[in-house]
Amino acid sequence: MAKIRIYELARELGIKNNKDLVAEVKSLGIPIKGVMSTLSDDEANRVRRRHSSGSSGGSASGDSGGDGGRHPDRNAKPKVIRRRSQRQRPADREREKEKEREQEEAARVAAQPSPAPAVRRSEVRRRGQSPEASRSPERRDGSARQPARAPSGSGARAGEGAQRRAAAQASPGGQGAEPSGEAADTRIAPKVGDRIELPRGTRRFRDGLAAKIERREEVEERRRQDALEAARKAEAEARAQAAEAAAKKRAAEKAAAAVPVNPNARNVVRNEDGVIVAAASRRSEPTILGFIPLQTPPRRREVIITEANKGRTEGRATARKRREEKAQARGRRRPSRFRRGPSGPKQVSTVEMSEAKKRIRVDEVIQISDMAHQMGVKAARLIRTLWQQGMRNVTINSSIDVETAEYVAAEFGYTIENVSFQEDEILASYDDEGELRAPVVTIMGHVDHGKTTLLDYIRKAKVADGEAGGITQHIGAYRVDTNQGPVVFIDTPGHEAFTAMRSRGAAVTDIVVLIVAADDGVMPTTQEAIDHARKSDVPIIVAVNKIDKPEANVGRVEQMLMKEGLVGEDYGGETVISHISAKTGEGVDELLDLLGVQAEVLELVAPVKGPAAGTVIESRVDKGRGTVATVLVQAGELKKGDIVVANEFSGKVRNLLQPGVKNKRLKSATPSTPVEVLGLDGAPPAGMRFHVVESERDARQLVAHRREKRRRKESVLSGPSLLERIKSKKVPILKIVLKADVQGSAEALKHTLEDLSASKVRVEVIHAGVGGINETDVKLAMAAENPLIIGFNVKAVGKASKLAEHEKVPVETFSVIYEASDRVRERMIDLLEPEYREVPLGTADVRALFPIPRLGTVAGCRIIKGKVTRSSHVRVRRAGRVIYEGRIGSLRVFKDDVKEVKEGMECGIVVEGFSEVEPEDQLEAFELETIRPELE
Ligand SMILES: Nc1nc2c(ncn2[C@@H]2O[C@H](COP(=O)(O)OP(=O)(O)OP(=O)(O)O)[C@@H](O)[C@H]2O)c(=O)[nH]1
Repeated sequence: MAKIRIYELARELGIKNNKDLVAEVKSLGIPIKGVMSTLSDDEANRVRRRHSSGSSGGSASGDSGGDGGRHPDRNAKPKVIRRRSQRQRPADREREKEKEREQEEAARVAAQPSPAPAVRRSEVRRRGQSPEASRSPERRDGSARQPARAPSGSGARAGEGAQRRAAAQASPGGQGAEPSGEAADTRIAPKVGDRIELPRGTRRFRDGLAAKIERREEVEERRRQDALEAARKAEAEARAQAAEAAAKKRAAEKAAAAVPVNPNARNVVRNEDGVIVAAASRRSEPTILGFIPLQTPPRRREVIITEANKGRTEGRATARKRREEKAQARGRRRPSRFRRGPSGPKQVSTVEMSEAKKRIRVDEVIQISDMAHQMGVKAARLIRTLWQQGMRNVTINSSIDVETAEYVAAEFGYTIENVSFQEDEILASYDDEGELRAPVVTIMGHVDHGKTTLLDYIRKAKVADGEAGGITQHIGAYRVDTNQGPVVFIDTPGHEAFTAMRSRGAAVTDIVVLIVAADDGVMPTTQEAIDHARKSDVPIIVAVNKIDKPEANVGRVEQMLMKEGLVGEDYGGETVISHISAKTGEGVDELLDLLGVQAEVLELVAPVKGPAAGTVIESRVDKGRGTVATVLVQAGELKKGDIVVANEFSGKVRNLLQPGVKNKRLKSATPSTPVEVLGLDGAPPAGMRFHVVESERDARQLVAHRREKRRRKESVLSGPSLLERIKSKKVPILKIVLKADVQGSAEALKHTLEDLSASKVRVEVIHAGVGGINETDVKLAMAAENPLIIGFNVKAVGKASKLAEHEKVPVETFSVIYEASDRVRERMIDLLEPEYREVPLGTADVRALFPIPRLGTVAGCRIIKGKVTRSSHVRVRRAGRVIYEGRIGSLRVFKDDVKEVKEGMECGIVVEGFSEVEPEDQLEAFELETIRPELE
């Protein structure tokens, strides 16, 4: 394409001032910078046409003569207005060019001798019209139109057919009617049924490009009307300025005439109603391949098949919708990029969850992960909450119990619903009211203050009452009659059993008898007993014992009691203090009467009807009779044949026996009655509650639930943290398997032994049971690192002894608790690392050095203090500072090896592994003595 510069064009057009042409070119929207800018052929032609049309009006800028025209003041020096050249966008330039072309077209049409009105393509395609009638005006005026572009493929063939038809229909005499420049642009509008190709980008129907074109047509129509109106006005107003007005009028008429020509005629396809059914961009030439008649909707009677959608009768949106529906039907949600919301953070609902939904059901325990899931929070947050409470060993898989879960849930605004098995549904409930019952008394006090003697006295005097041989060696509880009514004594090892029961929540005791020896006074265990009683909120009756002894000092004891807050009535206080002699029985009856009175004051009542419930005082396995559980009935009536559940054991009551009286069977037992129960399938620990249930099925259910609960609790994290456990592994642990004759003793001894745990060694009773030491016990102990089997009032049975001997598992038996605890303490010390103590022997001064082959450097020394032995340890000190510590390698006097050199003598000493000894060094000899380590 040839290009021409502005100044060349100015010369061609005869414009003297190149800048005038620059301004004129710019006014046409052609982006140029100056006179050296180049114009394309097309642009140059536009300028030429513009210039020639301007010249016809007699106002060309190149016209040197004449005053009027466009530049009436052309001789005046133009005012220089510098503006930043606005950079036109290509689209704008394209529009401008198009507009220019339209105007040129309008001008050309206006210049035709007999201008025909523009015929819309829709008119051409109107149904029922003959091809001749639908032919375009160009056809009538003889212009033979050719498709601008050759279609390809089938479309090309179709296009050729259309061309041939168009050529056949073209008038032979029509040629040359149009300017040669337009010849290449000749085309014929397709009719219905014609196959033309719509290139890619062609849009259909009213929306999109078609709608734009229609809107543009409307705007242009309005503009045309406005221009005509302006022209009329201008004509009326500017009659006086005839020349200028005439020019304006012509220009306006030209512009008005230029608008109605449908510039987009070749870009749109209309149906017979004149509605645009397809459109292509201005640069595209639509080629319709065919039409498909549609039933509905009426406005869209045809679908144009183009290359782009050939073979399809649905739009992209419809196809997408159909695909999505299919995907949904298959259960998969196909994500639609078209339906996505605006980009940015996801919309989160902030609707508060209802309180009813903020409840988590927990069956005994719940896993952290499960709880977090139900609460909709990250497990890490729950773990952090637990860590803050010191539970450092919690992980996502850990389980926590209901209480812990309640705490955690509360932190997040949730509540816990305990949905675990409720024992209350099986166990009977009792009224608070009932009939008066006997008080239950526990005797507590310091060692050797006379507890056993008092109980023995009461038992012999009141229970056995002549039934010789009928008294068992050890009875858990017994009932005595006093002048004030019956009193039940719990005969156990004092406060240990009391503590054990209280720790299990068993409030068995109504009154505590605190026994204090009159010749000894208040001792540490006495104080401990007072604390226990106070914590249990149980009234205390003090029995000052051993008043028969000459050294008894009751007044001193009472003063000591006052310091503990127990002020006797004689001193204005409220504490009942009795003076007794358990040995002689003096004052014991009065004590019993006082207990009766105290019970009256307490108004102790219990329900006597309904299934029985109470507390296990102790249990043992009896040869021939099986498990014997001494229980205290506290509510209801216990009968033979009842189904009893105690802890994880159950059974049908085979027999009820009166404690302390051999084979004395009872038919039933009412509240505050101690009774031995036969029939349980295991020995329940002391302090456990027992209940009578309706059926064996209930019993099984209850026991199963309790066992499961225990197992779960064992798996639930509690107690010391993992770190503490790791640390504790460094401390040796003495692991004890404990067997006793009765459950109470086993419990008491277990607590006593475990209390011996010290910082250096710990004691752990890994099993405490009732009965002889059997093979199972030995095997259990064998698994431990530092085992010890203790039998309390029991011996090894069967092959247990041989097995223990073979496996080197120590077995020790005792009948006194403190002997057992002393022995265990020794065993604990045995586990400690040995300790050493330094014993100084003497000091030697180094006087000279003698290098001797085979021996190395021998230090010639003089013993200045004590002695030095061959087996001594030695410390080398130089100028007061220790520089080496080792052993003596050689000790000689002259050439003889000696065992010992005493003070004042001279000798040769070789320090083992050290040859840097120097004169004036001091050698300190000492021995290491092994000492037994201490627990604390
Ligand atoms: N003279 C005299 N001696 C008594 C009296 N009561 C107990 N004793 C003696 O005190 C010693 C200890 O009595 P226990 O009944 O075994 O004392 P305890 O409190 O049961 O001792 P532990 O069971 O070890 O706690 C025995 O030798 C009794 O004979 C008493 O009233 N007068």
